[in-house]
Amino acid sequence: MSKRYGSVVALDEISFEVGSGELFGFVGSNGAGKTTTMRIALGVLAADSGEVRFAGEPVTHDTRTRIGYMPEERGLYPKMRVLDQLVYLAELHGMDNLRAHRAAESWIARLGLARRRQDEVQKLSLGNQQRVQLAAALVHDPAVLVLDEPFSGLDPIAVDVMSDVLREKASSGVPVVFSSHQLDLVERLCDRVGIVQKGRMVACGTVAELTATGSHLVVSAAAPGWADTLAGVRVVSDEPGRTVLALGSGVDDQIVLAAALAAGPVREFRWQRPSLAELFRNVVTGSES
Ligand SMILES: Nc1ncnc2c1ncn2[C@@H]1O[C@H](COP(=O)(O)OP(=O)(O)OP(=O)(O)O)[C@@H](O)[C@H]1O
Repeated sequence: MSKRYGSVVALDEISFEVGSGELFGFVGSNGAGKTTTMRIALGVLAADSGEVRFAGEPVTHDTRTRIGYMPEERGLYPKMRVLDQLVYLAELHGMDNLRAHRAAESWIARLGLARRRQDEVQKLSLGNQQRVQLAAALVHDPAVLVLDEPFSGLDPIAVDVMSDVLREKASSGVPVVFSSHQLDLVERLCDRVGIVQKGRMVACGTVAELTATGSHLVVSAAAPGWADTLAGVRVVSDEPGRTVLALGSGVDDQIVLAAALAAGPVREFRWQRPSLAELFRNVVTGSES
């Protein structure tokens, strides 16, 4: 899909897929285009070109009612009570009153809101409002979940509750897409990750796939400088007793090990993958240059 706001290119032929039962982390710098993508998926905004498909078919009004959405700007009625609000939203999505009540009560219990069910939403703490917002996205038993920064502002317990619910929904076969700036969390939670930069998908895959290249060799060995003259090897950092190396393609790590042993005893020799946060910095900096 592509989308402009006047002269601002928000999406530049972005394309990605999320499979059934997949938890997909959508990450990118501020202004990269995540919210715009999600709004288009929900039909709140129209793309200039391209389309969103669900199960191979272009998304229609009917299929949109089967998406559970947590908008970035949140979307609750501040003066409505928690239970009434969830029942109302479930009914809007086509549930009868009895089913709507059951679903609302069940999510209220599951998300730890039982003592707040008769409170007006505006009287809840921000974190609890967010739990209600999650309940609102889930109450109609959606076939797809699209959540814009669901973890922002949550305390660690609420983060665990949110993570468990998202994992549970994914394992029941629902495709789950969420955006987040908390990359450690995305790394822990997601089956696949997409990194968007300036409206383009610049990297997409499992965390293992994305971090496979860019791995470093960590060697705890004797004298500093022992690796300086090795062919095809770049010294990333060299602290006393711990050297981090980047190996060029085709360089045999056993030759590096032999060189380290020749310089003295080796206590540690291992490959270390970059974290998602490191990868993100590399990808984003790389795509800017
Ligand atoms: N209504 C709008 N009018 C004009 N420009 C907009 C509008 N909404 C978004 N943009 C611009 O489109 C680009 C993409 O914004 P978008 O909100 O999709 O990014 P994002 O990845 O969700 O950012 P963040 O992480 O900060 O929420 C940005 O340059 C933004 O300034």
